[in-house]
Amino acid sequence: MNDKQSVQESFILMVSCKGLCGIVAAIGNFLADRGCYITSMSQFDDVESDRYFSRVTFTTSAHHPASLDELKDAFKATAASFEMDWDIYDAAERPKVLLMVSKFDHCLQDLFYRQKTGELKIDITAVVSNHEDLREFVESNDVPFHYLPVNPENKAAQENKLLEIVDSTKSELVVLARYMQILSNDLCRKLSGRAINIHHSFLPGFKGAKPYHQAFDRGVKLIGATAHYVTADLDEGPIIEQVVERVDHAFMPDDLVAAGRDSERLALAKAVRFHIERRVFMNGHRTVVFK
Ligand SMILES: Nc1nc2c(c(=O)[nH]1)N[C@@H](CN(C=O)c1ccc(C(=O)N[C@@H](CCC(=O)O)C(=O)O)cc1)CN2
Repeated sequence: MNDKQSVQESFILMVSCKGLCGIVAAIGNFLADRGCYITSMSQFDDVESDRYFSRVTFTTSAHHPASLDELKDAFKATAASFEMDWDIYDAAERPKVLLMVSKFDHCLQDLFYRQKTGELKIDITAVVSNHEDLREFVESNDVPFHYLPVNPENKAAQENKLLEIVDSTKSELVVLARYMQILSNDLCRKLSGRAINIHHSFLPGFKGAKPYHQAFDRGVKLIGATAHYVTADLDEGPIIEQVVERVDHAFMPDDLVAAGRDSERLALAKAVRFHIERRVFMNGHRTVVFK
């Protein structure tokens, strides 16, 4: 019997697999047999892809203490019986996140602020930039700043240096917080599912580096921002979060840029939070997000 009062640790189980009868019972029995208490359970059955997705948060108890490794080892058999893609995470862990930026600082500063206030429970391991503009801000926050200017001749070498920094800092997530260089196909493959970009338009909409000018020319009444996983197809990655804002005829391009900053900050911060709280599943070229 799990005594909720003597809670040990909190964990998050993520599961995706072919939709089959008995999945929920199998997960429930696995946890109950170990005296674990389910604190939340979200699930989605995608009939189109015949994929089942579930996020379960649970606690262990003092009567049945279990480490993350013990739980993962024990779950292997259940997972194999349903050919699950799965993982279990310690809910108290602070994921290591590397940030990338070019010149625009609003998203970067917002992430630093949310980390500082405790809203975003991450460790910012480093900032990589192709410009020096934000070195002072980053270093004033005691975070390493890596200046990696990119041109067609040195792009591959600079991307290798980026990967070395990702590996040496044990960063599990890379966030492109208005990083304005296109990552190569090879780098996108190596960062698949762990690189999030903020695109400064409401996709599908205005792709590329200057969406606000396109929005002005088109005379839109709504603008927005899209946070998505980075893929080799520019601005086509699976969408995690979008934010929109109403505008009108009086907005000039610079007004749209200014209005768009809020949407970008919010969309990116929410997408990063959803990812590190293990709420986002890849589902083909789409995502399932348990909010
Ligand atoms: N492989 C990918 N790399 C990047 C993506 C992506 O979706 N896949 N998103 C961009 C961010 N971005 C829009 O959100 C974007 C950035 C830059 C450009 C662009 O045309 N850049 C020019 C150079 C511009 C400059 O130096 O200021 C270029 O690279 O030739 C388009 C879209 C981040 N990377």
